[in-house]
Amino acid sequence: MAVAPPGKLNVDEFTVWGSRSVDCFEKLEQIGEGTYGQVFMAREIATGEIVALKRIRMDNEREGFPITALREIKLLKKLNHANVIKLKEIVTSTGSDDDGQGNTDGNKHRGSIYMVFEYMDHDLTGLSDRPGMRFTIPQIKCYMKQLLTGLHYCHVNLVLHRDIKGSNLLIDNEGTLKLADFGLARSFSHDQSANLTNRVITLWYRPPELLLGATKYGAAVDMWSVGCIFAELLYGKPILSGKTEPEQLNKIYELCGSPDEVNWPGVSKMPWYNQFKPSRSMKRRLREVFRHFDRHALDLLDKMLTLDPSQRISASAALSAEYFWADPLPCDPKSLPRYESSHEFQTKKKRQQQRQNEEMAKKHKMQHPGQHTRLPPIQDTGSATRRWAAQNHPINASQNTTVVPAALGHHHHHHNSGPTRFHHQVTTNPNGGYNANPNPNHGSQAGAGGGYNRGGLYPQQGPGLYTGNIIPAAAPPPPQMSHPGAVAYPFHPPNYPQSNQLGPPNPGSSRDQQYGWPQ
Ligand SMILES: Nc1ncnc2c1ncn2[C@@H]1O[C@H](COP(=O)(O)OP(=O)(O)OP(=O)(O)O)[C@@H](O)[C@H]1O
Repeated sequence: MAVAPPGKLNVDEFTVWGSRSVDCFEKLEQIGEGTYGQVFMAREIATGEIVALKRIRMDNEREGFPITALREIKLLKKLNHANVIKLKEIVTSTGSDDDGQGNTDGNKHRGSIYMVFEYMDHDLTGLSDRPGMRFTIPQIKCYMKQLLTGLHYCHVNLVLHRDIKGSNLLIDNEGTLKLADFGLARSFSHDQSANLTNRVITLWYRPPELLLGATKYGAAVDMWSVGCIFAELLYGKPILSGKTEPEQLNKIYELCGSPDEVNWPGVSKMPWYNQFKPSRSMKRRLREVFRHFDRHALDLLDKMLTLDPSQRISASAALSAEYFWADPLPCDPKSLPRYESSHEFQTKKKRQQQRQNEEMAKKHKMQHPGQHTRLPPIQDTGSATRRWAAQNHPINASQNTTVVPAALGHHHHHHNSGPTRFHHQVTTNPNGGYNANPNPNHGSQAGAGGGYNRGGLYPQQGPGLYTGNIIPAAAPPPPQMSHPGAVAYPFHPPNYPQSNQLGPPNPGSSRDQQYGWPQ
């Protein structure tokens, strides 16, 4: 460490976290709305550096500083890897906060705490929701490789992420992908002796063991989510989009087969197995449904979406999968096209605006059938700060307008990755790897059909300290499969245009429903 001249201590090295005010930053625009509060793009006034400010919501003063934020800060301070978001600093405000557009939040005299992160141009959901966006195969491989590398690093450092989903995978214009949002993350031990809550991971990405009530689990929970993301990247839209926990399990069974003692030894002892036992066994259809996927991709996906967590592939084994070593190879992140910034929050807003416009146009047409029906486009005047951001953003205005979707012929075959296989960039605790058996059990069972036993509502929370009304008192009865053999997974080419989905629901898992110490 360089020694600063007397009286001129190096501020970067000696700043005490939390000692600086948020006034050191100018908020430019809101880029995210999370359970914690808002996320803003901001500029550090002294240096001009662009950062992301995540405001920690302190709605319930009596409960003090949110435990999820404490966990996120503690874990992120410990993690240091190119594929994990970097927490730079914590800053505070003493009065009511404005949102960068001059609106204050009525948080008078309470003050706020902000986490300062390196700024990332996109999240994966925002990026893939861009109209006409299609990822190339080398691009998908590149993102998957980085996702697995970051996750492998977390797992060897005994950190479970527990909320892997597109909006938590941030991507910058250098093509680097980083894992973000460690608000549900926690440390774990290999012996899986601790009781953990099973109300984690956004429903669409939640593995069967959590849906069946497991409270002892490990890194395999994150790998299921990675499998869902992988399939989503190849398929073009989410593959398991249940609205309730029972429906989610049913969708998993329809695709991956129903669990039994053959394909998942011990499953019948899972806390909620009996409530959700399908009345007839269902056979695994993953290879049939996604038969048009590339052979190596399908092999890897099969191993990720393995029902039995002890047989599910680990991040390190996945990185060695043939998929990443077969042509076309993963591209170099730096060779990826640069896109105008896209966060899920903004793409959602744009879609809402577009829908409103369409509704207005429809109404207008009905009211004035004879008239010219085209309405003038709604002007997006943008705030002064947004204009500033556009002009001063690392990618200048002209680049901003030349969005080059990968589909327009940019195939980045990167053939010089050398003879050696990928080296996982693990910088600490290198001996902390965990076992995983990459051999999936395909779990096929004779006969079609299924559906849940009609036997009651989703079970109450297992051990864990969520004392609030996590589970709706009157959850809808589990859906019956009306056409068990005819689950529609029409094949679409990679990156089938996104539907108008507004993102996955997160019943039961999210921090808005936490009332205690999540385990
Ligand atoms: N460092 C960053 N750079 C750019 N955008 C970011 C950054 N961190 C977060 N965002 C944006 O803000 C969104 C919400 O952030 P984050 O997930 O950390 O908040 P949260 O309150 O935990 O949200 P959730 O309730 O959805 O889990 C992200 O999806 C992303 O679009």
